[in-house]
Amino acid sequence: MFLFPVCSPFLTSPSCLSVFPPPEMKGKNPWNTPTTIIITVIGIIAIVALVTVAVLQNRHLPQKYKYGIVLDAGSSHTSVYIYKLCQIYTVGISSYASAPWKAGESLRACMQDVEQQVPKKRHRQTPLYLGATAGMRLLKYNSSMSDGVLQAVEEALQKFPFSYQGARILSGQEEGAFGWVTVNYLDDRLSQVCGLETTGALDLGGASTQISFVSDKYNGSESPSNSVNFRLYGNDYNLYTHSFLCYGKDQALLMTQSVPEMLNDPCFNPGYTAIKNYSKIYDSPCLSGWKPQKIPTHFTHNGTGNFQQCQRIVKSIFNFTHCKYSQCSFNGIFQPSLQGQFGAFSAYYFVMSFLNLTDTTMPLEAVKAKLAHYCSTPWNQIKQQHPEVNEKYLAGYCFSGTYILTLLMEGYNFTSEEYSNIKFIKKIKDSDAGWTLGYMLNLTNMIPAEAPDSPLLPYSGYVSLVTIMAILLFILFILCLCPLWTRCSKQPEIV
Ligand SMILES: O=P(O)(O)OP(=O)(O)OP(=O)(O)OC[C@H]1O[C@@H](n2cnc3c(O)ncnc32)[C@H](O)[C@@H]1O
Repeated sequence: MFLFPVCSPFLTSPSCLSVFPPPEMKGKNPWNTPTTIIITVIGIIAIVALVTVAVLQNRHLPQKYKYGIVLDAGSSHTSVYIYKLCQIYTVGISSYASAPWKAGESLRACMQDVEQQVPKKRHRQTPLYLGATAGMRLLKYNSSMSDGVLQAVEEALQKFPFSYQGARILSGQEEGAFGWVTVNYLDDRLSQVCGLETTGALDLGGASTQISFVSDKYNGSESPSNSVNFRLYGNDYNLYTHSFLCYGKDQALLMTQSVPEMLNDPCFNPGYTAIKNYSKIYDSPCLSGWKPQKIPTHFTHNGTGNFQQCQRIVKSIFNFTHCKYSQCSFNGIFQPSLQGQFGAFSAYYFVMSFLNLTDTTMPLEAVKAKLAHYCSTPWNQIKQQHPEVNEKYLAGYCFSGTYILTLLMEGYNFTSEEYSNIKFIKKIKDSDAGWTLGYMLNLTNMIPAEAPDSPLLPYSGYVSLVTIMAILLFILFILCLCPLWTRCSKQPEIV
């Protein structure tokens, strides 16, 4: 009669029995029995499998799209964004209204470049969008012209090997809202469980300007046309947004120049002089109805460089006289009280960074004094100091700086204290601030409405836990075999 050793509860009795060596096996190593070897191998495979699953299961899945292309067809130029940034300048597509086929042509060279930059094997899965902004919105006043340009652009883009998703004119509201999404997405403000306070977005283009922010005092009931609702990562946002068509810096400049006596222009440096075409000014839909009966074909534009006078003229293009709401910004447009921090990008940044005025902790009076000094600097001196800067931009910085300060302080009602809540930004984490990224994130559903089920543990914690469990399992397994091995290696008692 044999005395059987007590079996570990982790082993079921049949397998337990089978690992006990018969008495004649006395002196033999029990690890060498086929059953023991099989169980050991299975145990090791199970542990390896457990750890492998842990490593693979909880890893972030690769994104569906590796690349996405958005063409920002603005009033002043077109930019191509390949996810982050690849910018190639052409003229704004709206300037091809009289020869639409040229609009398609204008994109060809830059799109060929894009083709080189996106790996070939990714071409077919790469979505391609074209969004046109204020230049085309203005052209829409004559809809057949804007349709012709869009059609030409579509035909050109469809010839490329990407997944073409369409060309359309964004509404001002979309431009503002997607700019806000971009800024807050790049700043990681949307994916936070409790919803961090968001940053407002200020965008200054060539033909329009947008202001977008969340205000506790605005729920969309007053002036619903300024309200955009988002549900992002499980948080609800009620965004106030407004786009002022014609208040981009190029169109605003035309509006100040429409006044005939503006031939001597305080918004341009003293000594600046140029012969300009009046029709170029009055061709703009922003000045339709302003055209005097009799105007000369050309005028001589002389700079006189006086900031205070320039400020007065700039202010005259804003209408502050009527407001049917509880409060307005300008031109009778509702605006709730400003709230939180603001990111100001596009021309806000180009201009303020050139003027060395991006530091908003500088007292506003000091900012104005610096700008006044710039405006009064003779044109020749300005050109000498900045030979590398495009003259078209260089000549406009006095006007643009004055326009920016007037728009912010008088138009949007930023107080001197609130001015320091504005940050002039070009990029956030290497991506350009602007509407394009927000537009693509929205169209590719890359920002979920609901917060993804968050894992209980971070990835590294999860892997460590599974590894520890595997090791414990292995130790238990050994412990289970140990008594068996010890007893089996003893001489069995014969009763
Ligand atoms: O949104 P819309 O109004 O259609 O305009 P856009 O898309 O063409 O506008 P951008 O943000 O590209 O540019 C804004 C303005 O800044 C101007 N701009 C670009 N680079 C600049 C620079 O280095 N210095 C000064 N101005 C610049 C440009 O001519 C426009 O008038």
